[in-house]
Amino acid sequence: MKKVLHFINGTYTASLNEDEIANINPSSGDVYAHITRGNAKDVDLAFTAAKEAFPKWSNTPVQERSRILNRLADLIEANLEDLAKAEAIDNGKPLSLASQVDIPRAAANFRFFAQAITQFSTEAHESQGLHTVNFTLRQPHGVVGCISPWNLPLYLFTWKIAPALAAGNTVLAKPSEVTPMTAYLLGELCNQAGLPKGVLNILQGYGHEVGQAIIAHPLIKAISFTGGTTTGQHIAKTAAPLFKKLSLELGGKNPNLIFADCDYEQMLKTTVRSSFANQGQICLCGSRILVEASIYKKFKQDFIKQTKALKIGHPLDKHTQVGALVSKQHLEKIEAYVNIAKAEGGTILCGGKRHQNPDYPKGFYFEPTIIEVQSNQCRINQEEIFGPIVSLMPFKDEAEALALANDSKYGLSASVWTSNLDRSMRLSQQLQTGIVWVNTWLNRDLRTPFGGTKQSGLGREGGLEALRFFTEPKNVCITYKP
Ligand SMILES: NC(=O)c1ccc[n+]([C@@H]2O[C@H](COP(=O)([O-])OP(=O)(O)OC[C@H]3O[C@@H](n4cnc5c(N)ncnc54)[C@H](O)[C@@H]3O)[C@@H](O)[C@H]2O)c1
Ligand SMILES: O=C/C=C/C=C(\O)C(=O)O
Repeated sequence: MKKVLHFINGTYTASLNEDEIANINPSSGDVYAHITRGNAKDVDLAFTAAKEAFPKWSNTPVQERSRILNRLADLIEANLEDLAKAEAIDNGKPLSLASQVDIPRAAANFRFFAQAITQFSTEAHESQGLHTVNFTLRQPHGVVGCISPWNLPLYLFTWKIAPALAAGNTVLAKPSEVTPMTAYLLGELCNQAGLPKGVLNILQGYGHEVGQAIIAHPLIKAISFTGGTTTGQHIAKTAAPLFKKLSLELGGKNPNLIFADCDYEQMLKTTVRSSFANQGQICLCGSRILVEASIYKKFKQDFIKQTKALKIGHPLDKHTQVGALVSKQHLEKIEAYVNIAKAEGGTILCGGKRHQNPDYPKGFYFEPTIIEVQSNQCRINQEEIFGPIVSLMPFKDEAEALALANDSKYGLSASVWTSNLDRSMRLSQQLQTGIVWVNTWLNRDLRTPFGGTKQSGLGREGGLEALRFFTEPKNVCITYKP
């Protein structure tokens, strides 16, 4: 059976303690690989490799770093089919999604930052009349840590690694132990691309073991993390006394605000996607659907009809629109939320139960679920579920829609559906989220700041924000004799 190993100093290696974690295929429920179970000693080895690689990598001309990252993007594209299949099997997502979104985006992440670093510049401040000029150096930190979740495995893993490397850092990166496969495969491509040994080290294993050793390492200067809010709080507590720089992309409970004056067909189609794409396991999915009262009844009927028509199936079946949930534990969590909703008086409008796939009876399939709720205070509207469950409730006017949308401890994204420009501007100003989409969803330009407010995170990724995060500004002040 396949072994998923660390990639340290350019070489695949097993953990020093030889322990393993079972890697389960969510579409069949079977163990299909074994993951090496990393620990603090492996992190030390990787750190040493990264530290040794840093002086040369940080002094490699930007154009050369850029060329290597572009080669890595080319190699991801050349291996798209294999990587997409590996992602679909490891995660349970439809192969079509992995081929059209996840893997192309992983290549785009490297390509984008390969280009961005060649355009990166710093500020200068001339103190006129004082014979003084200040300019800013932006220097890489040294060794940094990148930790990513299971929902968009290679997509989010590379979204962190690419800017870290482009800026001249060396990296210890950890994918989720639930979906380690494509990160494992990336190691080989790094060697083929000519990335020097030790520049990127990929560590496998549990968060509380290998992840913990990365965040607690006193000499790792910055941590970029995407994952759950509770884990983010733990990382913040651990890293704060060590004065590490932190970027935290955490959970969401994102509202869709649907007004009667929107382009109805476009809204309906996109709302089905923003609810159930990737089985609802995207931090940006719109999980609280708020609809203006005058179109509530019609929307409810049409939305149920389109949701029921979604084809649930094996990830590798080309007709599949909804694949398997990522794990048994996650399936049980999703099921528990349906029971919580029922106990709180919610009405299950469709779905609400496991989907039995006769060919794969042990697979983790769940029906896309719509629940009508009476109050935004119910648990399914306040807690992140991160699966194929959305809630539905009406609002009477813009003020109520805004109040409901902002009534959340999370603040990642919101989607507003309206043809009224004034309203879209008013709401964009007042929604307490890091991202507002108007008449669209998950429409990404990699130059834009990406991240959340409140308990959805700290800091921003993307474009210059990411390059600033992965560099330390140093002001140089020079005076001269006139
Ligand atoms: N805001 C975003 O951009 C974004 C994107 C994707 C997912 N998410 C969030 O991620 C969550 C789902 O992912 P998950 O279940 O993999 O999250 P998680 O927090 O359990 O795990 C994320 C990563 O952190 C590691 N980890 C766990 N404990 C750790 C520790 N003590 N020290 C260091 N690393 C540790 C895990 O091994 C994994 O690699 C959801 O809450 C979702 O909203 C957020
Ligand atoms: O599940 C979370 C999705 C995160 C998406 C991004 O970080 C992105 O599109 O850059």
